[in-house]
Amino acid sequence: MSESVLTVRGLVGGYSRKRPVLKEVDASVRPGELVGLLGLNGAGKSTLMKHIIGLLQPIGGTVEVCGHTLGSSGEAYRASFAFVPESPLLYDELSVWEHLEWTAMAYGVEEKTFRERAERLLDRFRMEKERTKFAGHLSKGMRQKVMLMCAFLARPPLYVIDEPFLGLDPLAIRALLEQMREEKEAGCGLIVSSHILSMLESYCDRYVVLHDGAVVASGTAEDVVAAAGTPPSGKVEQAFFRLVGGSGR
Ligand SMILES: Nc1ncnc2c1ncn2[C@@H]1O[C@H](COP(=O)(O)OP(=O)(O)OP(=O)(O)O)[C@@H](O)[C@H]1O
Repeated sequence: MSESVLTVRGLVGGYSRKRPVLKEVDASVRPGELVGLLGLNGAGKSTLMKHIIGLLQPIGGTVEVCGHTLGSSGEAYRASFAFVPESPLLYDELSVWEHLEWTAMAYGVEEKTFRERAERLLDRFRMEKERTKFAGHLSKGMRQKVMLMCAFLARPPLYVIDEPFLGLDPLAIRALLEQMREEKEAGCGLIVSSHILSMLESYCDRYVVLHDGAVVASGTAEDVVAAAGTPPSGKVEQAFFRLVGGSGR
């Protein structure tokens, strides 16, 4: 059994065997850790996430969630993570509350825990008034909040969250950051992609920086800064720009 909730080893992957997007990617997330997945548009962040959630099959290398691989123990693998995509995917004819109920059922969350967590999430994300509304009648940001609430309701060992900040208002961003901190404290691991590094910087324990499908730096803020050759006092943002070829070179 692996100690990490996510272990990606030598992952070669993408949409065609002839032209893989990901080139020998290594990454891991330990319990209680938030790992920031950084990269410019097209770097391969979403492709890596599609591999983690099992939408894409590795061309080479392995992906393990809580020590399970999709091939050997698919059910346990799928039950061990929750994924929040960049664009909300909801059932337009189901209400907010029904989405929460369905998620709780799918993940086997017990009734009392479900009610407590659901009420808390509705309150935190300021969605109490929307609980009976159909998803099809919600704003884009509200739809994003429903996706997030469903993920947090399940409280699995691993969260895979793609670009969560886009489309959220400042209060929702604060609620999300607070919720992520709570999940970490509960021992869950999170891998979160974002272009908005400043938002994540003070919450990340480690980083994986992707460029053209390859890991150009990984580890703590200090490791990333060192990999970029920026001054030790430098910020991750500056190091990131330098690593991916933007200003700072
Ligand atoms: N469905 C697809 N079929 C073929 N190629 C794809 C597909 N989706 C993405 N790609 C290619 O894979 C590469 C990585 O894309 P990916 O979506 O993983 O980047 P990203 O880092 O998530 O970017 P962004 O920040 O813009 O969301 C790009 O070159 C892209 O053109």
